[in-house]
Amino acid sequence: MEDDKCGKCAICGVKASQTCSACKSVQYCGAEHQKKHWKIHKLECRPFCIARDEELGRYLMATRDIAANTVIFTENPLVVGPKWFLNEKEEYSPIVPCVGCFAPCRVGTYTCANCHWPACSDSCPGLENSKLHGLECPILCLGVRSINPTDIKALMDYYRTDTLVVLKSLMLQRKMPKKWQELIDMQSHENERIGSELQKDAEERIVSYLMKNFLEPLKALEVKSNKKILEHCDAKILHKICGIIETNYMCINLLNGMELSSLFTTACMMEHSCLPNCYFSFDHYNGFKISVTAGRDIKKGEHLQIMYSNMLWGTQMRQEHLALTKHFLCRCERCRDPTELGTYFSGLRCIGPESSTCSGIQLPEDPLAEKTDWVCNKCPMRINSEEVRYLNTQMGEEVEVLLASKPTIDQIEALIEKLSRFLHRNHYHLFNLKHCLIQMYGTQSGYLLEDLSEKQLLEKIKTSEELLDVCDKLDPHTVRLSLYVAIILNEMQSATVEYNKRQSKKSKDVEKDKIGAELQKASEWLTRAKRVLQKELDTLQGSKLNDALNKSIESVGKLIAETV
Ligand SMILES: C[S@@+](CC[C@H](N)C(=O)[O-])C[C@H]1O[C@@H](n2cnc3c(N)ncnc32)[C@H](O)[C@@H]1O
Repeated sequence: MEDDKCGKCAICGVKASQTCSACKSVQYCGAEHQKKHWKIHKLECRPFCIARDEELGRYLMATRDIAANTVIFTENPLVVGPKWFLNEKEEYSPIVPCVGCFAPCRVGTYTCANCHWPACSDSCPGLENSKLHGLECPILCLGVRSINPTDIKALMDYYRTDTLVVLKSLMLQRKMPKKWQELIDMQSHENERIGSELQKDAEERIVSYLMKNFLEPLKALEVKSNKKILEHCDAKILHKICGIIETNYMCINLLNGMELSSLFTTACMMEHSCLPNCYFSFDHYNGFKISVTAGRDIKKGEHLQIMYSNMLWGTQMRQEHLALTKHFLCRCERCRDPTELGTYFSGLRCIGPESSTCSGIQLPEDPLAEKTDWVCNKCPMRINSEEVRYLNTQMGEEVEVLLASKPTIDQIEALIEKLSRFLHRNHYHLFNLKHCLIQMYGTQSGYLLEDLSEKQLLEKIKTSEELLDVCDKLDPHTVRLSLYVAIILNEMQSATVEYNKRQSKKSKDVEKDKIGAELQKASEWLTRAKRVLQKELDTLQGSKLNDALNKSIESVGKLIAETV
């Protein structure tokens, strides 16, 4: 207990002299009343408090030391709905999330009996659930009802599931006023959004659609019945909600491949860092409750941080994404360091002045400045940030198009060779390609592990080690890159095991120790892969890889027993 002269005792209301030392949010007149209050307070006594500052707004701060892997808090979503921003392919896909349970379903088959929006079956339990479809079903009933079920294009144009999370948020005001208040208190950046591309997009995609199809009919109904149904239901509030979602939403990846967008009152207060100290997962069987866990030891006074952007993008790209969607400039240790923690993750090979070549690397002079020059560490050559942006965009598109086209090993290697002329070997575009390549060597037809030459196996191990080194520098406690790291470790072990199996067949007894030590190393990589993958078991890829790791652990264990 710590002394605190302000506040009132939570039990008797008299002037308090002490504060709960764990959470600092409740006061007592003395030890007796604190003990009495514990039954209630233990449910809300958390190792952090909500703090506020001018630049960050609200944030969460540890009020005591928190050990790595401690679950810091859990919380139910304020709102959860289908993915709110679709890519081009998803926009034209006839497979949409069921409005009741979000399982994939085909438009034009089953529907909700009341509003006729697509469902996985007409008896999906989510259709009746007041926290799920029950929230928006009454208002969807105000929309048109007569679309030819065989006209898939018309059905898709009308059943815009990407707007549902906005509508669900709006409907909180009617059924859950406390939650509505929590939602409306969230950061929306509504002023910064005025006139922006984001706002134009929200207007076209969401606001005008919801106004025309549901909110204008609702207003007409209100006039007709002379009864107010929704206090706040104009375009302005819809834009504010779009800003709140854009700033705060969290993705939930379902095991069936669908993605949801969700908002959480407390979890959404965590600030961003490119070196986050927390990670989170969702309970898919319990209303998508979030668990926020310490990714490393956290000291009292540290802010609780997650990452809003992609750890495997270079600083320029992360900064642009954060500025555009979240309206701030990240100043974390990685963003301030031109080498990005010694990885050279954005490094460009210097082409040198016209008459000579240079082996230097170009990095941003001031990585926090939008328009910084990129300077060579060996010669006076410099290029401006626009040129770098252009180069990275062109190369990024080339990588993306190739990877989306089910490429062959030869095609990936050709692109790696081409881009390596311009980029540092750890550059994020090359990282992406190499991460795919190590998984293809050993699994593609004609390149199964047993087909690979020893040289290819050693090359796979070396590339994997380089990728792991980058991951360990960018994310020293594997808070965010668990899946990538587990994949790399698995590839390293499979190539190492195959290589050493071959050595064992041809080696004399003297080499047995060396082979045994290599297999032991492979076993340790598998153990690490299993450990880091714990954070990803709620994802499809994570659970599949976990099964593969279990099999490998067993077979490598047997091999070690046979070898020693
Ligand atoms: C998800 S919200 C976090 C909660 C928010 N601070 C609030 O008051 O509700 C994201 C917003 O918080 C602020 N923010 C988060 N991390 C930040 C950081 N590292 N630096 C500056 N601002 C940050 C930005 O305004 C950002 O758009």
